[in-house]
Amino acid sequence: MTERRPSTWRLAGRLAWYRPGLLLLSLVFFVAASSSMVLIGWLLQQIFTTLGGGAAAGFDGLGLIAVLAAVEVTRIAASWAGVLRTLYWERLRGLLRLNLLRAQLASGGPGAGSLPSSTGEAVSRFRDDVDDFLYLCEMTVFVAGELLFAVGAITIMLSIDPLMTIAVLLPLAAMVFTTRSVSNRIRDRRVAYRRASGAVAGLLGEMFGAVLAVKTAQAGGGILGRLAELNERRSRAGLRDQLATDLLDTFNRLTVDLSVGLVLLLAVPAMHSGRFTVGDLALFAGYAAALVAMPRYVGRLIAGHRRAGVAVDRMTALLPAGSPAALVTHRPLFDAEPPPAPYLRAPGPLRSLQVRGLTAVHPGSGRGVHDVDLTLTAGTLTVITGPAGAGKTTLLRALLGLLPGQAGELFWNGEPVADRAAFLVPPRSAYVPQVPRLFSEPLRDNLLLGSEDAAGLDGVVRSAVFDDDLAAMPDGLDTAVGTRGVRLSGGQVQRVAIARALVRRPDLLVLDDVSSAMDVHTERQLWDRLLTRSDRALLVVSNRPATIARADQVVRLDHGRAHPGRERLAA
Ligand SMILES: Nc1ncnc2c1ncn2[C@@H]1O[C@H](COP(=O)(O)OP(=O)(O)OP(=O)(O)O)[C@@H](O)[C@H]1O
Repeated sequence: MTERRPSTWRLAGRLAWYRPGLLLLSLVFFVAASSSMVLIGWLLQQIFTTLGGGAAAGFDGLGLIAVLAAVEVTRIAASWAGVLRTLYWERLRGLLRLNLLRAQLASGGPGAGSLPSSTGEAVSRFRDDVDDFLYLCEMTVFVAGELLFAVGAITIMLSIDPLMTIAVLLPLAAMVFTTRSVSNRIRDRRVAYRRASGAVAGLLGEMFGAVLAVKTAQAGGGILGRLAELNERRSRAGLRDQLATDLLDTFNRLTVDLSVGLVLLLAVPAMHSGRFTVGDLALFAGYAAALVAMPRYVGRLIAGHRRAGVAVDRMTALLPAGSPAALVTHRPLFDAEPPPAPYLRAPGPLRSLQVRGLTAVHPGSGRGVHDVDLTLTAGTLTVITGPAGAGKTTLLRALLGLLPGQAGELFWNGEPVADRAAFLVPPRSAYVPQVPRLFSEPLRDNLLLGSEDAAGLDGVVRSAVFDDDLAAMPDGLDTAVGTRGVRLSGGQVQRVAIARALVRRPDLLVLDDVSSAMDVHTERQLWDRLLTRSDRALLVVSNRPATIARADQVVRLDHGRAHPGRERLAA
């Protein structure tokens, strides 16, 4: 049985309590603004009573007007306290996004298949669903202030004329009832709209990521057609979503007019009979004008609650291992301590790295690697080989902690490693994936990636067999590599990525099939230069005979199981 998720209200309450001080201050300002409205209505009544020759409560006409002006100024000042609210909401927004991001990082991110859909679609969840959920918190605090005003105003109105008060309130009650009954439809339309928006964002992201594939397959027309189709669906869904909210708003406005009309109708005979004064009418008109907005606010709150429920479900899908409560877990937005220095060298240079019983299975497919044992020694080359889909990449990523593994232990020089992802980083380890990505920045920045250690660049460029290429580039290290490195050949991108890894001077260099786009001569040079150091272990995925021939150890993977052995040639 699936666990029931905490209610949307509960989650919103937990989130709102993230900064209790700021929340209470916001509430104080809302209450100040709304109670000043009650005061303004009462002052209006007193002014009109005085003007009509009646006795007012202790002030003359001018005195009352001065008090009214003062209260109005206070009210305006209170509403300017919005700056404070912005501070508060930005913190809540930050916390939600931080929790989503942490969950994604912990589960291995998109590479581990932890997204429910495309990355573009996930970005829309980070942006729009976070805002939908925050809207509920914001609306709740706002409506709480308005409700306080309503209670004060209704109490005063009831003490003046109960019948007239009911005439004001009845249509408003009808509004709340109607809003409640259509709220399910509002939720469904919001779900449909978010889904349609996500599909457009997702396709756009994938289109940009696969521009070359689209061009070479001459599939531009087809893709654009699909985009137009999804866009059309989104605009229809958006229209329906907006229409539902707007119709409700219009109905609410009409009800408000009805309410004011009723008061006027009832006021005429009451004033004739003398039990209702001009001052009373001013008070009722003032309060009714403010009260009529109430049901609209309550309506928006109810609709907002529906939308927030959808947002919670969509955000929860980004928490592969977490419950919705993890969305609103309180934690500091900024780490108190600076992150540990990445270039810390401990606990001693690599002599050996042992992997015992490593098991990592992709939840989506049930495929992966099972019970793999491996020992890497400094100064040696270990090659992982095996057919497509055997689990080679999965093994590397699980070993480095980039995928959540189900079992397995790691020992660095015999010492157990508790947190692989945190431990196997430069300068202990560097990883070059199967399809390395470069930034649209000059070569130098791509190599350094923020490191200030530029002294050894010539050496690493040579080790990665990129020295001749670089010498042929008129701008040298200042060469712009184009968007994601498109101005370089596939083999050049691979070698730049290797050089980038070497800049970090890793003890363990992990390369996933990085010689696939190199000619035999370049590949041989690469191993010649990389294998000169006795203090570095190389772990390489490859099926190339030239690479396997250089290996000190070959591990053949088949259906996720390792078969160690010294193989000179790939099968
Ligand atoms: N994110 C994922 N979600 C679900 N299944 C996955 C995921 N990534 C890989 N797999 C599956 O796990 C198995 C191992 O994949 P892996 O990429 O490790 O194979 P490989 O040996 O590196 O293949 P290749 O030589 O083609 O790169 C495959 O069957 C693949 O379909």
